[in-house]
Amino acid sequence: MPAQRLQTPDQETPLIELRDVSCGYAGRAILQGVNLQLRRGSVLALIGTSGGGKTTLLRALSRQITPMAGQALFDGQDMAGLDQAGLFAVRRRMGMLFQFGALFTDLNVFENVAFPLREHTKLPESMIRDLVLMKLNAVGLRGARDLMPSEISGGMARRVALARAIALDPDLVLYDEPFAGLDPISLGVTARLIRDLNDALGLTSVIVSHDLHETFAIADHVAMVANGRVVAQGTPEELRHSQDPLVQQFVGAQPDGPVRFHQPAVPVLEDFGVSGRSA
Ligand SMILES: Nc1ncnc2c1ncn2[C@@H]1O[C@H](COP(=O)(O)OP(=O)(O)OP(=O)(O)O)[C@@H](O)[C@H]1O
Repeated sequence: MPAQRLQTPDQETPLIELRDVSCGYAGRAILQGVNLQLRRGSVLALIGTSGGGKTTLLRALSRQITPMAGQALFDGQDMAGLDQAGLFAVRRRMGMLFQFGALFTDLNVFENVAFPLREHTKLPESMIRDLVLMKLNAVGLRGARDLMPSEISGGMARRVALARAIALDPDLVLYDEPFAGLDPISLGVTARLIRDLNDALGLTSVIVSHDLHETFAIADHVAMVANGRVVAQGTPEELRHSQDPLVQQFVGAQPDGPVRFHQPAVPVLEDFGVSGRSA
């Protein structure tokens, strides 16, 4: 019998790849023709105008919604072909931190982080304890294990949510607005932590955020979503120097540009009943 060769993951294969993906809800496409590759070990930031489709793209990446056209691949495998068990297995490799990273208010910090381990594994209590304390240590909160969510600050709560998102040692972590509502110091700490955890634990991360300064500081790659498409992608530096007027307006935080400040309307003089001639 020929010797079996061990299958090693191909590090060159992107962890996630979208090929010409269109996606949306109830038959209505929100995004079209999206091509995106997510390199292992990298941090991708999704930026763009409100309602432009960043969260929708995050859902397509994690197969919470199925593409209407094109392919979404995880580890080289088209997720459309996965049965229930296959999808479950893929999801277990993804950690998620959604807006505000809400904690269970009736569970203490330790139990919040232990929750996914208890839900998804049958590990003995001693191992759950070690894993939870390791994750809490990684976010600097091993000493806060017995506190209730009402007893910790917003920034600490976000770090607990982060520890919970990585409790199952995922390959990919998805963050939807991880900085929302944080003061500038906690925001900086959380951003740095996301990058450090990514590198120390060999994760791959996707961050949806409006905080361009912090996001650009920690991302390897940025994709800007607007008008139903990924209109630009590249390194933070490339986006900063983009000549695209839409990217310039967004990254430069200019109030007017291709995205108009005013909704289209009849001329202002007409609305106020002024004819333009002196009375
Ligand atoms: N579950 C849903 N069902 C139907 N339409 C949805 C759903 N979720 C989002 N949408 C629509 O999809 C569009 C894109 O929304 P999405 O939340 O992806 O944008 P976003 O860029 O993340 O916005 P924001 O920055 O404001 O969070 C919006 O028009 C929204 O109304």
